[in-house]
Amino acid sequence: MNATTGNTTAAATDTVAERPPVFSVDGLWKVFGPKAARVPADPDLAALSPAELRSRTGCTAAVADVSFDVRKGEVFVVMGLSGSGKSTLVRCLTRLVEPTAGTIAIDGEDVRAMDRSRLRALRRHRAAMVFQHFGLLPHRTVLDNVAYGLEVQGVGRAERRERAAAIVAKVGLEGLEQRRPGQLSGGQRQRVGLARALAVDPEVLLFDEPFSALDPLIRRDMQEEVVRLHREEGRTMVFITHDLQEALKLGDRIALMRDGRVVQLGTPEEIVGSPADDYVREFVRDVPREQVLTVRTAMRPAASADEAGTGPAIRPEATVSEAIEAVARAGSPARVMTDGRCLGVVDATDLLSVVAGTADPAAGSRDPAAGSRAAGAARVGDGGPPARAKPSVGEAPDRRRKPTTPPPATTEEPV
Ligand SMILES: Nc1ncnc2c1ncn2[C@@H]1O[C@H](COP(=O)(O)OP(=O)(O)OP(=O)(O)O)[C@@H](O)[C@H]1O
Repeated sequence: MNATTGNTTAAATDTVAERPPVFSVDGLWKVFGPKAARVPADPDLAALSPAELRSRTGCTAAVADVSFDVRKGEVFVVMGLSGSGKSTLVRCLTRLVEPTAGTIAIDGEDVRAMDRSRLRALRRHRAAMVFQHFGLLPHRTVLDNVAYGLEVQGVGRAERRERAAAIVAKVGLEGLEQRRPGQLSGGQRQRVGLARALAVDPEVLLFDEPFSALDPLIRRDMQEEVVRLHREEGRTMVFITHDLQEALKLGDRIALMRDGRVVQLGTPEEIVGSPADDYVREFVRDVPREQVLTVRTAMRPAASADEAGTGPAIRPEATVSEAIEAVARAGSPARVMTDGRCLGVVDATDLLSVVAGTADPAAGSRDPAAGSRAAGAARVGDGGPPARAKPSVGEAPDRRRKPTTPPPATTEEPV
């Protein structure tokens, strides 16, 4: 989870970044149409726009030269508008759609080389899919629907009912075990779908727009459920959505797709704070920056030992919005603290420059912890003072103050 939800710290995200990949995808293509394999093999065809490719070959490149890793324990969101290739990409991971070119590995094992029985095991035990349309068995009870995956695995009746009952309780469906899907609300049905995927204890959960048919309140409930499950279990998740808010809320990292290609891959903060191109910039234009960007973006060195030693303490992964509240309450700059160390300070003007979009997040933080982030991350500190806001036309003179000698260490717990 990201800083927006406050469930996992940025430090934890950095730990995730160091973990081995579960899925490794390299140069993946899925082309629909006649003689599809010639498209990735021919650089001229591979470089065509979707419209040109269609008119010249009759083919559609639903996934075009995509590479990424899904790391253990992360929520990896695949986001993009309708038709951008999200479903095709995620279905390729378990070969529900057969890729045209490229490599896919799960825990180092070549997925494209798997025979039918390895593939079946992959889909049943290792990477379970939660679908938008639930895929529930209408004549079975909730409990039996959840136990179904275990039945397919050959788990005995008593054990599967016991395990299914525990999962049903975990997703908040206690008391509804004997109902049939037709007697449930949409949100409850989606919980059954989720429980069924969880029951087989897969290494990765793949969600194909699971909540898009739900009304907004139930949808928020289900998002919270995913956040909770992830927090409690740390399970690796790949989550497809076309909803930017959902992506920002759930994703540790987001792959933003357009016309089959990944146009940017990064944390929510990187996508909102440092859009890779005009398309991404337009996509995130209306996002409230203060709820996504962290104080790392806004902080500057303390101007004096006094400034480094007083004022409210906040975590480096606190959002700008949280810092605004802390600064407003205290009436003084806040200190960005980690492990008793003051990394920098933020005052009202620093924070407002983020809200106004005049701060440059890519240039903002020199916190070394940010260095292990994904592509497009804030740059690693070089020990110098942060090059903070890019001055914009009419901006007030540079308010940066000279950094002090190392600030006094404190053992205070940041808020
Ligand atoms: N079986 C198919 N045959 C031909 N073209 C296909 C097929 N499946 C998908 N496509 C095309 O591939 C492209 C990507 O489709 P895909 O369903 O992966 O997109 P998506 O981002 O998941 O869209 P949505 O959000 O609407 O589900 C689209 O242009 C689609 O028309």
